[in-house]
Amino acid sequence: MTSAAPDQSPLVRAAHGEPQDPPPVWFMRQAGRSLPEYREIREGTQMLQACRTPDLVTEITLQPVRRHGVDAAIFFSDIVVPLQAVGVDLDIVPGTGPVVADPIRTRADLDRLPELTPDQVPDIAESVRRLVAELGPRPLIGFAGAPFTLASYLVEGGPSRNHERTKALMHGDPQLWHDLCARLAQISGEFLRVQVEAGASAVQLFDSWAGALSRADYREHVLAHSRTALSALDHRREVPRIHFGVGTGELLTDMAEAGVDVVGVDYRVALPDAIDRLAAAGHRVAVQGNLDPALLFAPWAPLEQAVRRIVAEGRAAHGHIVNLGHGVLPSTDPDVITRVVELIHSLHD
Ligand SMILES: Cc1c2[nH]c(c1CCC(=O)O)Cc1[nH]c(c(CCC(=O)O)c1C)Cc1[nH]c(c(CCC(=O)O)c1C)Cc1[nH]c(c(C)c1CCC(=O)O)C2
Repeated sequence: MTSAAPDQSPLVRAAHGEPQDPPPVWFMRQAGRSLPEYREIREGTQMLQACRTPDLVTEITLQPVRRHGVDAAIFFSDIVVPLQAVGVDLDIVPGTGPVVADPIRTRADLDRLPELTPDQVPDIAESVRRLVAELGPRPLIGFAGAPFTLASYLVEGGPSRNHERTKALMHGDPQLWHDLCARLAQISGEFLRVQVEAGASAVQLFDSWAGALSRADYREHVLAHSRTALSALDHRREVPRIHFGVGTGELLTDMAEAGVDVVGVDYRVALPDAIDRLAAAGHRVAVQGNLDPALLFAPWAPLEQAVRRIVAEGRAAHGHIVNLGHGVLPSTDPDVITRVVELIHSLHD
C-alpha cells in the first residue's frame, strides 16, 4: 500500500494533485476515545499532560495506524497545546473542551500573549522525530488550530455555540482583532514549522469553527491570518497543506485562497458540489472528505454504499483523500472503522 518514502506516499501524492487508486484514507480524531487501548493508556493522565509526554504521544498516535491500517498518522496533540506553551492558563475539560482561565478581550490581555518559540515545545519536536522513525514510509500529519478558531476559545473563554463575544470584538475593535489574530498566526505557524522541521510530511490547519462566519466576515477578518500561519511553511512547499473547517460549504473557495493544497469538505456538502465550486473558482486543489461520522453507526449496507459513492465521486477531483466530514465520535465501534479502511483499499477503479 505505501511506497518507499513518506514524501512519495499515496497521501502526499494525492494532496499534490496526483489521483491515487485506491485513494488514501485517514480519519480526523482516529486516535482517541473510540479505542479501548487509548482509554486504557490515558487512565490517570490529564489530556494536556498526555500531549506533552513523548512516550504517550508516540504510542497514542500509532494506535489507530496499527489497528486500522490507515494511510497516515495524525500527530496526537491538541490545538490549544501551543497556547499553553506560551503561558495561557487553560485546561481541557473532559466532555466540554478547552477552558481558558482569563479570556482575552482587551489590549492589555493581548499584551500578555507572547509569541511561540521552539524552545517552549522541545517535547513536540522529540515526539515527531520518534514517530517519523517508527512510521517509516507512512506519513505523519502535523497540525495546528487556525487563528479564528484559537481566537474563539481565547475570547469566549471556552467552547461557544454562537461565538458572540468573538464577533463583537471582530466588529467592535477591528484593530485589536487583527492584532490578536496576527499573534495567533505566529503561534500557529511556528507550531506547524516545529512539526515539519522535525519530519512531519503534511500538515492540516483546523479552522473548525470558521463555518460560523459569513463570507464577508471570513474574507475581511480571518483569511489573511490563516494565510500568514501557513506561510511559515513557504520554504517547504513539498509539504502539502490541508485546510478544514466544519460547516464551511459556503467558504470552500475562500479557504482555498489561504495557500493550501487540499480543502477539507464537511459532510453537509456533496463532494461533487465541492469539487465543482473549487474548479469554477479556478482552484486546482485536492479535496479531503467527507463521510458523515454518524454513518459509522448505520448498518453496513448503507455505510458501504456511502463509502463507495464518495470514493467514486472523488475520482473527478485533482486528488482525493478519503476522510470523515468531521472527527470520529467517541462511541464509534472501532471495528467498523477498520472495515471501512479495508473496503476503501479494495476499491480499484
Ligand atoms: C476544535 C478542536 C480542539 N482540538 C482539536 C480541534 C480541531 C479538530 C476538530 O474540529 O475537532 C484538534 C485535535 N484534538 C485532538 C487531535 C488528535 C489527533 C486526531 O485527530 O486523532 C486533534 C487533531 C485530540 C483530542 N482533543 C481532545 C480529546 C478528548 C480528550 C480525552 O480523550 O480525554 C482528544 C482525543 C479534547 C478536545 N479539544 C478540543 C475539543 C473540542 C475537545 C473535546 C472535548 C471532549 O469532548 O472531551 C479542541
